[in-house]
Amino acid sequence: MMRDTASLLIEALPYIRHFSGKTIVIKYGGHAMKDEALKESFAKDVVLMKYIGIHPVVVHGGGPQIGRMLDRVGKKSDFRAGMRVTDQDTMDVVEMVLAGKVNKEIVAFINRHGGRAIGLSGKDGQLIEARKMHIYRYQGDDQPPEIIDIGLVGEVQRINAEILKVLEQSRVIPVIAPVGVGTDGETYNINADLVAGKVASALNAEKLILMTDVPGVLDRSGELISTMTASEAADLMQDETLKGGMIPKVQCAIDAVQAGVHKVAIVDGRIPHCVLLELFTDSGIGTEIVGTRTRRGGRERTHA
Ligand SMILES: Nc1ncnc2c1ncn2[C@@H]1O[C@H](COP(=O)(O)OP(=O)(O)O)[C@@H](O)[C@H]1O
Ligand SMILES: CC(=O)N[C@@H](CCC(=O)OP(=O)(O)O)C(=O)O
Repeated sequence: MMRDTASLLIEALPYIRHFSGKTIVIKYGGHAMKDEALKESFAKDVVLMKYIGIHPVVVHGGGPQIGRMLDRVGKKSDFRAGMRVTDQDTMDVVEMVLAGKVNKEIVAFINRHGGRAIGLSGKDGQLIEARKMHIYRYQGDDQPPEIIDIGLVGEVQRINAEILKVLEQSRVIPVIAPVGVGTDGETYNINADLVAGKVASALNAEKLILMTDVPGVLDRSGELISTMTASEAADLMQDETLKGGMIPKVQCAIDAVQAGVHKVAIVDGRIPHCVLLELFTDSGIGTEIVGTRTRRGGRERTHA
């Protein structure tokens, strides 16, 4: 049923009060940047949040955009456990696409809709210190795990959040590209969900919203899981209900909740205004991951 504006506003007011003065980190995924109308609704959501006293911090992806540019230069995309295998040539393309094209496009969109966004990569202000990531493949109880080299893929070692804390007190909305810097100045390609999780933890964010291209986390029969605890999420990783890009996404949600982020939501970025719908409605949208379940079964949320 179509909701009228007044009833939506009445429902939103306690949430607006609750989130005011708090930090919300939003991971804006490459798939959710598909068309102009979606980009516009995202830009309006973050501008409105800042306007009413919430501190949005945007971390963006750009996997599909990187893939298209690699195609154009004749390079194949190859993923292991949701991570793009990244040699030096791929890294050059990743940095150009993420820190150059995608970052500036989002900044321009937000500013065109009345915001004051500033784009940063992990190199700006040494924001994201990274080191090489290794992934391991289980080979049976009696064998050591196989180490798989995925090149210049990084994991976050430290977020230097001072610059973000300064920006929180201003009109500025930070927009972060997930490119990290190593101790010797190496450039690392980092999964955007992982960066968003670490940024949310470093800022003690009230909520982390991960936008994606599915309704949320789906169970084995394809049904949406509307709420789960971090330990239930860990079980889904174990029993392989989660595959591909959903693995780092849920891992980052678990890590963030364990590091003190109050709630993490995985939402459908193809729905216009999904950020506001998640924040300001009783039912929310997508899958919410919490430390402990507050109410049995339902997705009802408390304001505290
Ligand atoms: N159990 C699951 N529930 C939902 N999506 C899943 C699940 N397992 C794997 N996926 C896949 O994870 C994808 C989301 O991860 P990813 O492609 O990295 O998203 P994004 O680029 O939006 O961050 C979905 O499109 C879906 O194909
Ligand atoms: C290591 C790794 O896989 N990095 C990602 C970074 C971009 C990203 O995460 O983009 P989405 O959120 O849109 O998928 C990549 O190269 O695609």
